[in-house]
Amino acid sequence: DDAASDPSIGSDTIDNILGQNINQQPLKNPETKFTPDPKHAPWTHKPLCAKALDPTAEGEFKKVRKRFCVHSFARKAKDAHSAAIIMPPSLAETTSEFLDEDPKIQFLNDKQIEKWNEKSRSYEVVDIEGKGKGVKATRKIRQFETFMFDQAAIVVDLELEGKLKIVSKNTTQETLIVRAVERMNDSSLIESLSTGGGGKKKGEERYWMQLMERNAFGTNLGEVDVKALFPNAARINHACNPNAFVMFSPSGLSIGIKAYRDIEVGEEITISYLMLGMTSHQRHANLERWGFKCTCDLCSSPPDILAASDARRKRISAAEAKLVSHWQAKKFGAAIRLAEEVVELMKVEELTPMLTDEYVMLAKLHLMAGDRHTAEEHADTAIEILKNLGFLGKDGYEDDEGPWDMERLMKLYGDEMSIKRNAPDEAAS
Ligand SMILES: C[S@@+](CC[C@H](N)C(=O)[O-])C[C@H]1O[C@@H](n2cnc3c(N)ncnc32)[C@H](O)[C@@H]1O
Repeated sequence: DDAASDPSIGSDTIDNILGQNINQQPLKNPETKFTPDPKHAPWTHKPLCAKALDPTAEGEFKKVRKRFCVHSFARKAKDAHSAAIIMPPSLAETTSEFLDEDPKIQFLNDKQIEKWNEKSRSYEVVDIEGKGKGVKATRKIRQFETFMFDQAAIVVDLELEGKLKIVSKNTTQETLIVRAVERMNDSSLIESLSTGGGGKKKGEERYWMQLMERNAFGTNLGEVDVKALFPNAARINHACNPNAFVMFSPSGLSIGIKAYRDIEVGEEITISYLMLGMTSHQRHANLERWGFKCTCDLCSSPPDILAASDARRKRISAAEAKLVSHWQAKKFGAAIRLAEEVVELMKVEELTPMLTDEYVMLAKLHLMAGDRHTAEEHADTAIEILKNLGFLGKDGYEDDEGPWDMERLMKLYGDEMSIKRNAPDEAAS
């Protein structure tokens, strides 16, 4: 695609601009604040580029270099923060038409938008003991309400963290992020984010990489896996049994934060940084990336209660493999009993989003066993949960394709048995 041989019209190689290792430089050098230039539209600045290659490539592929550029974007809406897309130019181009999408329109229906006004704001960022800052509810938030919106501020193509290595002189992924932040007219929003207690301090090597790691969500824009920083949502702390979750718009560039349950005034708003359903040991290991020891209600419950929760979670994941083998052996009765047990375990563990897949499974199993009536009941339960969580669109049941029923649900889930879980933030991989 964006091989080095491409003419790089309208872009600068970062080498040409940098004479030194800027990791050590303070940010906000006023000289690096360029005046937006319409000739680079839709971007505000000439894209800044670096070249990367795959060090494991063989033969002629060794020479293939891909260009990754910082594409800066100023959003039009008042109060909307600016964005930087660090991707190959052709991919960045495809995001530009969505960068100005109104996040509210992505998640609220017409009636809800009409009722929405700034007074609807339901949260504030405050200091939370032992966690740095966090977000608390300033009014009662109703179960399943979408109460917070955000737009991506920095998006980094994960190829840069995977197999590709930047080979442009004096340039690292860190450099690209620094440049991205510098070009924002509201860079303070990003600069004020936290790397956590004991995290790197400004000026330290890889400070900005750590800031991204501790604050950004892993997600995808179409086919491209990215890390995306949503600066307002980045203030929300983790809980293993959270009261809220993140939903992405179809473009991946907007998010809505939705409540799993009622949240009272003064209550801290939390999301899970992890896939749901992990045992305490897995959670502990996976949270290392964020540099804190989890003291959420679940992790700090008495040993016997924690052990019982872990046992249920182990049983739930073990059941997945067993269900597959029952299914393959056409042992539908055994599979149904197992799936019913899993449903009960998930209810105790409050793993609501995971329940939908289990009910879909039960619907399929009953269909296979020839009991259409029971299958439809389970399908209805799955649809109800999916609708409440907002996974069936803004209006729930009704849309252009008509009401949701079992047939449509089965199509959505594919004909194959899918054990794919609906964790809202596979985000925090
Ligand atoms: C995405 S930020 C959340 C907002 C952050 N507390 C702040 O002050 O901006 C992630 C960081 O918050 C802290 N954090 C998040 N959840 C926590 C929790 N349950 N307990 C302690 N610290 C937590 C950790 O330092 C983590 O690296």
